[in-house]
Amino acid sequence: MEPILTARGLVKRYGRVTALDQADFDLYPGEILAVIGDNGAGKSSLIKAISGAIVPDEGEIRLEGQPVHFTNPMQARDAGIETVYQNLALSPALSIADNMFLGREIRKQGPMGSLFRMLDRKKMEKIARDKLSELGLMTIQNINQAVETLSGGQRQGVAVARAAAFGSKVVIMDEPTAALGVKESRRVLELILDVRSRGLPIVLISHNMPHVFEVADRIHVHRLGKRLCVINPKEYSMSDAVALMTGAKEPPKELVAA
Ligand SMILES: Nc1ncnc2c1ncn2[C@@H]1O[C@H](COP(=O)(O)OP(=O)(O)OP(=O)(O)O)[C@@H](O)[C@H]1O
Repeated sequence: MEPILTARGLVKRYGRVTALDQADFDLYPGEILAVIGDNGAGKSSLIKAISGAIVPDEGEIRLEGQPVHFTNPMQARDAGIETVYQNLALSPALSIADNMFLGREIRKQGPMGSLFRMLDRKKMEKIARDKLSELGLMTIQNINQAVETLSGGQRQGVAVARAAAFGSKVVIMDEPTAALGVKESRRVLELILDVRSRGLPIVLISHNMPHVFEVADRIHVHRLGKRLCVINPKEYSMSDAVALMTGAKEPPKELVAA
């Protein structure tokens, strides 16, 4: 099976700091790939490079085998890569439906839309409702409810539903459970599994080892700006993973990607 998204030799420098130092990355169709690493290891920089938020100084990114050169997040979104950022990037005062379509509003057909830029609210609300119910999020009663009235977990649900609705190829989630309570985290983990069951591969960046070990198919361990190794969570323990991440333990040779 060919990877859907790959990166080879990514380098990103910030002055004298090398955030990415020849980093490689592979995501396979239909999998949940967790990316773990110590603070400052370069996880966010890696994710930003593949989601168009930063432009790497060197290296190559391929989506479905074709080289891509994203210079902003919209280009990555247009190519089918959706990212749920840690800070969510939802607009609290706007409704659920408006948030789902933020930056890609549907206009009315004909001159009302093209000339007067009128939004097709009915259509957007219907799609938003359908997407939320597909993911079992219909406990949210009113699609016109402002996002600020939702709980943290429900907000995360809206962000995940948005990514799943529009991410046609890859969904990236940066610490989706970091700010959530136990019950809400559980719901978001279920959502992640739902998204995978719909065939979309997911990149999950998380410091939460129990969450990572619960849902990941493979774990990419990032250290000192590069991929150290990829481990199978069924063959390694959480303490092994932490030891690899922090440098307390070196990976077996066969695990170090060529
Ligand atoms: N915009 C920036 N300007 C300067 N240095 C930066 C910038 N972004 C990241 N860095 C540095 O690059 C290195 C890697 O940072 P990055 O945020 O990618 O790591 P991380 O693994 O995501 O860390 P954390 O788990 O703490 O979020 C760090 O030393 C960080 O200080």
